[in-house]
Formats: sequence, structure tokens, C-alpha cells
Amino acid sequence: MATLLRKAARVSLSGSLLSAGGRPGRLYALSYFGSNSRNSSTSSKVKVDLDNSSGIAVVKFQGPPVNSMGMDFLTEMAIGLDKLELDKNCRGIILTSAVPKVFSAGLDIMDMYGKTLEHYELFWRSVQDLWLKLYSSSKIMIAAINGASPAGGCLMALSCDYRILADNPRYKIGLNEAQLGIVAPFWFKDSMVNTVGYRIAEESIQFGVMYSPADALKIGLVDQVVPEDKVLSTAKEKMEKWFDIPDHARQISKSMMRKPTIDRMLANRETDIKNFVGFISKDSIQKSLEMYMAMLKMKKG
Ligand SMILES: CCCCCCCC/C=C\C/C=C/C(=O)SCCNC(=O)CCNC(=O)[C@H](O)C(C)(C)COP(=O)(O)OP(=O)(O)OC[C@H]1O[C@@H](n2cnc3c(N)ncnc32)[C@H](O)[C@@H]1OP(=O)(O)O
Repeated sequence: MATLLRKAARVSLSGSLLSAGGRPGRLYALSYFGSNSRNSSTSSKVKVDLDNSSGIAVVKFQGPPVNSMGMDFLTEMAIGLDKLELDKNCRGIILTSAVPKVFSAGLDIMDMYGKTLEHYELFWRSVQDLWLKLYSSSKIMIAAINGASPAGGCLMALSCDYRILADNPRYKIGLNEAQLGIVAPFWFKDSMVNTVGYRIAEESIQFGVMYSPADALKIGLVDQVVPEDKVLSTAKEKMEKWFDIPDHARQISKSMMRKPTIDRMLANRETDIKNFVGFISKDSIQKSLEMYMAMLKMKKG
């Protein structure tokens, strides 16, 4: 029976939940996926390693010093996720970091500072695009969070189906935008509300709270806290449990839960871009970002 279920589970719906929702999907070349038992691709900021025998792809962020989400990172992630989404051998994706102590520092502040309005628009569209791909993925997504995870880093984790955080009090996680003098956009907020509930999200976002692993576990921001050297192995073990569920049933259930949030973003996408560009290009906001970057540098020296 278990074997039968596993076989059934292999029959996956094609495309992300976005295309399952009736929206046109896009086709990308599958150049790096052959029939070997392992397929790897490395670009400058992201390494994708798909083990065909287990069906698990590990997507490793490798953009030192802090895996900030600049244009290169966003583009490489989008391409990698598109390829995995179309690959029938891949059933689950683990997001993790190859950079010690940092999962991701979130959006690259330098992409939001001193640039043209056109740049801000392109940048924000790419951020939206990555979130849509992560949040609507038909694959099982697990975040193996092995370092600090503020703002956009936390958003990537929130987009997963399951979150495992390394037990190190320095590895804080949360939507800290308010502390930078900026605002977590509505779809960041929705992702948080969908994970921890309204009341906790309300406080969390207004204060820009960064949670320790113990507190993150307590509020349900992460599902498990494990010793640092066990984060990836635990993610793989957990993935095997998710694999016991037939893909089609899990995918439809996931879509049912996430579709309203995705639809809200799609319906408000252009307005959200306009709001971002207007907001981020304000002198007062540029000043806040400048001061925040200076504070980060001071902290170092
Ligand atoms: C009307 C409504 C309108 C709505 C409008 C919506 C607007 C919303 C806009 C944006 C949403 C924003 C989302 C984000 O993700 S913003 C990014 C937030 N990130 C952070 O606050 C993290 C800041 N970084 C840290 O806290 C730490 O760096 C760390 C804990 C991640 C790692 O610490 P450590 O290992 O000690 O490294 P350093 O601090 O020394 O950093 C090394 C190096 O990297 C630079 N750096 C750090 N973070 C970033 C970043 N996010 N972007 C760019 N650069 C970063 C840091 O300055 C150091 O640089 P160096 O001195 O030149 O070496």
C-alpha cells in the first residue's frame, strides 16, 4: 500500500500552483537537467543540486557576505525555481545557505538606495516575482534556516511549507522592516499572518521584531529548532514524511490554502509597484536607509 501511495504521489500536477490556478505558465529551457542521478547547477549566487533518486533539490544561497537579495540573486533564484518546477524528478525543494551564520540578510539595500525610478520598478517586480514563485510552488518547500534571517530572508522562509531553524541565539528571524524606517508590504504581512496569526503578526510587524530561535518556535514562526549541524539532515528526513502524501492531494490542498493570498497580490501587483517606487524614492526614506547602512558599518568597526 505504501509503495502504491508513493507511486501515486509521483504523478504530479504540472506547473506551479499559479498555473494550476488557470493562469498561463511560462516555459523555460531545461538545459541542465539530464537523466543522471544528480543534477547540479551553480551560478554566482545560487547553487541548485537535484538528487534524482530522492527527488530532493537543495537550493543553496552562496552570495557572501550576507546572501542579500540583489538583482543577480533574484534572477538566479527565479531561473532555478522555474527549472525545478518543470522537472518531474523533483518533488521537494530545500532552501538553505552556504554562507556561515547568515541565511539571507533580505533585500539588498543598495538596490533600494540612490537608484533611478526605473531601477526601483524593475527591482520590485523581481522581488514580487520571486515571492510568487516560492509561495505558489507546487513542490514541497522546506526552509533549512542556518543563520540570521531578517526581512526578505524571513519572507523566503515564510513562503515555504515547513521551517527548521538552527538553535543558535544569534540566528534571529523576523520582518524587521519597521526598524529600518520602511514598511513590510501587504504580501509580506499576509505571509506572516498566514503563519503566526493576526495578533502576533500585528505586534511583530509594527515593532519589527527579530525573534530568537526559542521565541520563533513559541509563536509558530518556525516549526522546529534543531542543533546547527542537524538542520539539513532534519530537513531531508522531514521531506521524506511529506513525500508519503500523494502529490496531487497535497498540491490541491496547498493551492486551496494559498490561492487567496496569491490572488490578492496578483490583483494589486501594479499598484504595489507604484507604492514601492513612490515610497522608496522619498528623501526621508532614502535618508533612513543611508543611516541604517551607516549603522551596520559602525557595528562592524
Ligand atoms: C504606503 C506603503 C508603501 C509600501 C512600501 C513598501 C516598501 C518596502 C520596502 C522594502 C522591504 C524590505 C525588505 C528587506 O529585506 S530590507 C533588508 C533588511 N535587512 C536587514 O535589516 C539586515 C541587515 N543586516 C544585518 O543585520 C547583518 O548584516 C546580518 C545579521 C545579516 C549579518 O551580520 P554580520 O555577519 O555581522 O555581517 P555585517 O553586518 O558585518 O554585514 C556584512 C556586509 O554586508 C552588508 N549588508 C548587510 N545586510 C545587507 C543588506 N540587506 N543589503 C546590503 N548590504 C547588506 C553590511 O553593510 C556589510 O557591508 P560592508 O561593511 O561593506 O562589508
